[in-house]
Amino acid sequence: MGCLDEGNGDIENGVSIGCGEVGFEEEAKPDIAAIEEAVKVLLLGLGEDVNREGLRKTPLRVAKAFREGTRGYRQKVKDIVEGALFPEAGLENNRIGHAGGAGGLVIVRDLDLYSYCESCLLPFQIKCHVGYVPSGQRVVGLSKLSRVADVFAKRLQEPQRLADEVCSALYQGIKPAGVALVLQCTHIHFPDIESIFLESSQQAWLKTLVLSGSGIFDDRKADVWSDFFCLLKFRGIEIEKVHLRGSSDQWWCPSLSALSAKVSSKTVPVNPAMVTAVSSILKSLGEDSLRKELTGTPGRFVKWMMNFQSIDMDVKLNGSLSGDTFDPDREVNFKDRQIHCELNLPFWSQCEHHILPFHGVVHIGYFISEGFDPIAKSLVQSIVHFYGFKLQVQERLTRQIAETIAPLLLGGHVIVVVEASHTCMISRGIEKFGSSTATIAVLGHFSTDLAAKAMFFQSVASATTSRVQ
Ligand SMILES: Nc1nc2c(ncn2[C@@H]2O[C@H](COP(=O)(O)OP(=O)(O)OP(=O)(O)O)[C@@H](O)[C@H]2O)c(=O)[nH]1
Ligand SMILES: [Zn+2]
Repeated sequence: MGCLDEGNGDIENGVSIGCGEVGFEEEAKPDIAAIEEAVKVLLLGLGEDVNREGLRKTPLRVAKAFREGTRGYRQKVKDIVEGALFPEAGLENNRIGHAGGAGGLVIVRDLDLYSYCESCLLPFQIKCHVGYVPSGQRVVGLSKLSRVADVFAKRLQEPQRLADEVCSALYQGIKPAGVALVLQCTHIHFPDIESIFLESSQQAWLKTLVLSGSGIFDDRKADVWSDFFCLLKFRGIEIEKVHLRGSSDQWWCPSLSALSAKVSSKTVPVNPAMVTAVSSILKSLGEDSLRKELTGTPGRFVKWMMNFQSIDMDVKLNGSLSGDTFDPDREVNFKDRQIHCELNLPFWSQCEHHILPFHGVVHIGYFISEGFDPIAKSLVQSIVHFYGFKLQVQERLTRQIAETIAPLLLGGHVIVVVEASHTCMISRGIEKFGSSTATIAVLGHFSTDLAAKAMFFQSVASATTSRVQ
């Protein structure tokens, strides 16, 4: 499956809608079971204990997430649009201009969507702006524009194809004078475990913008596109200023970039059982794993996952820690205490419940006394990466960072704040776009010294407001 029949004039793309899908319909159960088995192979390949408490339900959760994230394969555009078209009189023939159901542009802006990247199987975020020019004195219910866009987003996708498929389905479904789509897409950057210790300022997100137009929007220079862009400008979206994707930017997914290919050629070969497991997941989702865009996807997904195995980093970190430990009997002079802060240290991690990335920054505060240098920032960043590159939960990550830093400090007084966006909270399930999670671990004096804590929070606040999101 995968590609759509909509483009050929048939807007029924195959199978029936599996609504809700909370308790799966009977026919989905073998597929769910097959995905669960495949996920167990992946967890074993990472060296994980599939029976440990945090992972026991992970295979089922991942199966549910994949199923939910590809529900568009089981939905029909026709069901959504049919019955949602209603008459709205346009201007009389002898009047000049366009309005109502005859030629007046309608756009719905800022629709938040999520899709799965067909190159690496990670979710990517979409801000979708969709417009159409009615004809035949009929308009469509506004929500349907979003629902149709979601049918195609909930598949394995690539930005331009997604835009073209939504555009073409709406054009055929509504039969308007024209349809236009602008998608602003954001993909998480792959951390490169080898170089991340040398280069901590890796860009966290990759962005691209794509357009698609049908009917009177076929011509990119048509005046109606300028109207569309002006209406976007009211929302602060300036198309002229964003980098429009051209044919030279073939790779929008970081897993396809030349750098990523270079790095992966140096790393250990991927485990073939894991690659086979991912291919079987694609099949269970109803995808054709031989489709040319998907041929390397299982291998790329496994490479991403292997970042979170992190065996080599153990050695690296232990080596660094042993030389730096302070004498535990010496105490901080709390009278003229000073707080040293390391703020906005980036991290990448993988949620152990859904095997989806969570990403953000860590802030660390501790006391320093005269005569003692702060811990080297590179060591603190290594500790953060060490605990990040695992199957994790944010609370544990926060505590582990605090517990590892504490023995390096006089008296072990430390405060750690982790701020993160969880893909599992945004791209699936509850879909809380823009939500973020903050966690705190406080050891030693920081739990009672409210003034010290306040000073630390003040530093975080100042650094956060200046942070570029
Ligand atoms: N405490 C904590 N929970 C997390 C973290 N990452 C993901 N979760 C949550 O783990 C929970 C797993 O819940 P389940 O009900 O077993 O799984 P689910 O059916 O996929 O849950 P929904 O996300 O509500 O759809 C969800 O509430 C997630 O939001 C984390 O770092 N810390
Ligand atoms: Zn990708």
